[in-house]
Amino acid sequence: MTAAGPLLRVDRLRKVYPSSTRPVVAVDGLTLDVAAGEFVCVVGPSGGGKSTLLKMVSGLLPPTAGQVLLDGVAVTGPVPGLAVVFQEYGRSLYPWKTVRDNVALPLLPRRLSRAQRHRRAEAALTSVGLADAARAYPWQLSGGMQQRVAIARALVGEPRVLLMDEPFAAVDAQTRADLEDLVRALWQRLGITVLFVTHDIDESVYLGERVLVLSRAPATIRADLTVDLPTERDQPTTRADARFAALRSEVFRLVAAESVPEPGEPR
Ligand SMILES: Nc1ncnc2c1ncn2[C@@H]1O[C@H](COP(=O)(O)OP(=O)(O)OP(=O)(O)O)[C@@H](O)[C@H]1O
Repeated sequence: MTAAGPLLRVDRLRKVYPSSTRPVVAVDGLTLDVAAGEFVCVVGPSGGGKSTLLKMVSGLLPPTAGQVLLDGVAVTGPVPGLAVVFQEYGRSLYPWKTVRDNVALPLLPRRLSRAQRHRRAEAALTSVGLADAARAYPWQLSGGMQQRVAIARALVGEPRVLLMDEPFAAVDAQTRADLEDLVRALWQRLGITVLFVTHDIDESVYLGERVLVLSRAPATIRADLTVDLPTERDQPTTRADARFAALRSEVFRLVAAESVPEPGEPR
C-alpha cells in the first residue's frame, strides 16, 4: 500500500445501462475505500447493483463515470492485482482442461516455464485443500470442489485483492459453511484483501470485518458497519454469539429498509 492512500479506492463510480426504453442507473456516485488486509462484505437489496459494482471494480465493466484505483493506479481493464471469483463456477472452468491447467491459466501471459506454472498451480490447489485433484477434470468434481478450483485459480497469480461475487450462492448449506471457513482461513494466512458481495446477511456478518450496506438501485453506500467479532471464528460458536445476532439484526433492518419501495414506486 502506498503511504498516501488505501489499497483500493472506488471514487464516485456510476453505471448507466443504456436501454431502448429508459436507461437503468445501476450505481450512482458510489465511493468507498478498502485498506490493505481488510475483509469487506457488501450486502444490499436484490437488483440493487452489487454485481455491477464488483464488475466495475474488477475492470471487466467500464464505468459511465468515476474511477477505481488500485494502489493509486487507475483500473481500466483486468489487472493481475485484482482477481475475481463468480458464482457460476461451472461455467468459469474449462471442462477439457485438467484442474491444474485451469488453475494455471492466469499465469500464461507471464514469463514462466511450464514446470513453474504447474508448481504454482499445485501450490494454489494445496492452499484450498485440493492437492490430490490436480489431474482430475472439473466435471469430475462436486460443486464445492469446483468452487475451490475457481478460488485457487484466482489466487495463483498472487493478487492484492480478491473480489468475490456471491461465490457460494449455488452450493448446499454444509459446503457453503466449509467454503466460508476456507475463505476466512486464506484471508488470515495470505494477508490478502477481500471484497465479498453477497445477498446473505448472516454470511456478510460471519465473514466480514466490515459490512457495507448498499441502498436500493441506483447503488450508493447506505451504511458502513464494523464487525467487532473475534478474528478467530467458527460456525457454531460465532453464530451463537449475542454480538453476531445483534449485528445481523442491524444489517437486516438496514437492508429491509432499502428493499421497501417508496409509495407509488413499482416493486
Ligand atoms: N447488462 C445489463 N443491462 C441492463 N441492465 C442491467 C444489466 N445488468 C444489470 N442491470 C440492471 O442494473 C440493476 C442492478 O443490477 P445488479 O445485477 O448489479 O444488481 P445485484 O444487486 O447484483 O442483483 P442481485 O442481488 O439480484 O444479484 C438492475 O436493475 C438490473 O436489472
